[in-house]
Amino acid sequence: MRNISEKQRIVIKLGTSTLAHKTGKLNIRRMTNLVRVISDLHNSGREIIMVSSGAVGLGAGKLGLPEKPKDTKTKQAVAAIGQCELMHVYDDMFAKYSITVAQILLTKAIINNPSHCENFMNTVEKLVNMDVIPIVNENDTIAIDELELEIGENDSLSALVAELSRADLLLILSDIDALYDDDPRSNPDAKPIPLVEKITPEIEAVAGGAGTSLGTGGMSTKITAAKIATNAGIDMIIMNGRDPEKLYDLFEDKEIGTLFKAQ
Ligand SMILES: Nc1ncnc2c1ncn2[C@@H]1O[C@H](COP(=O)(O)OP(=O)(O)O)[C@@H](O)[C@H]1O
Ligand SMILES: N[C@@H](CCC(=O)OP(=O)(O)O)C(=O)O
Repeated sequence: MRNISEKQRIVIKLGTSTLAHKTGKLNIRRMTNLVRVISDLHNSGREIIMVSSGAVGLGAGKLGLPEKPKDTKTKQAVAAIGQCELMHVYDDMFAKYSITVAQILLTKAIINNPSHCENFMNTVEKLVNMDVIPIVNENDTIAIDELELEIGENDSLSALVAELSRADLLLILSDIDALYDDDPRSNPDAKPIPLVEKITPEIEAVAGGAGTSLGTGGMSTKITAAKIATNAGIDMIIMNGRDPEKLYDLFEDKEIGTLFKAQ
């Protein structure tokens, strides 16, 4: 029996493929449903911290670009446009439920600098105590393609945020139901793995790259995230963000997605 119902402070990570269509434009139905269910979880007394991707994807969608840009300067500019759009959407959608959101943009250098990192932790704590939902992303305009600054993908970032904010659970919403024993896009016989007690080399070996041109890290960065979270004593779930109602099932301890057990 799972004990997800007991989790109080939850970091929820949303990937680009969950919040946008392949065009890069907002998936309005999905986002409307997600914000409604997350608002309900928040109203039930849980502390929610979000890590949201989407700056580059939504920026590209807003500009009508056929795909995410590849060159650094365009990516940085597009991220600046998309981040603004992303927060506008969240601010607007959560306002319907009288919930205030706040934006925090991080880089690797901020996390690695003890005093900057403490500022981040204090701000998250204060916002959560104010009943506000912090929404974190990487500061792509500053960090993209900068070795010293860039984490590069939000799966690991969400695990670091979970660790720094002392979360009880990291919930990664993806475009796939679970970790499978092979990439289900290339192997239709792949089977879901409901529980990972320990991240072994065999588990690492089954995780492949991104499934769509919108996604960044694929399953391998989710395994990296799982290592960070579980080593910090935090359970992690990977589940599909396609059907937000399933979040209710998850918090009723039903077996949804893959649970990586805290070590
Ligand atoms: N073993 C695996 N189990 C599940 N998905 C896998 C696996 N290996 C690779 N993948 C791919 O990882 C993708 C999810 O990651 P990604 O494309 O980055 O999406 P998101 O941005 O929504 O997290 C899946 O759609 C799938 O194609
Ligand atoms: N920080 C980037 C997203 C990076 C990332 O990991 O993307 P995704 O695989 O969609 O979660 C952005 O906001 O576009």
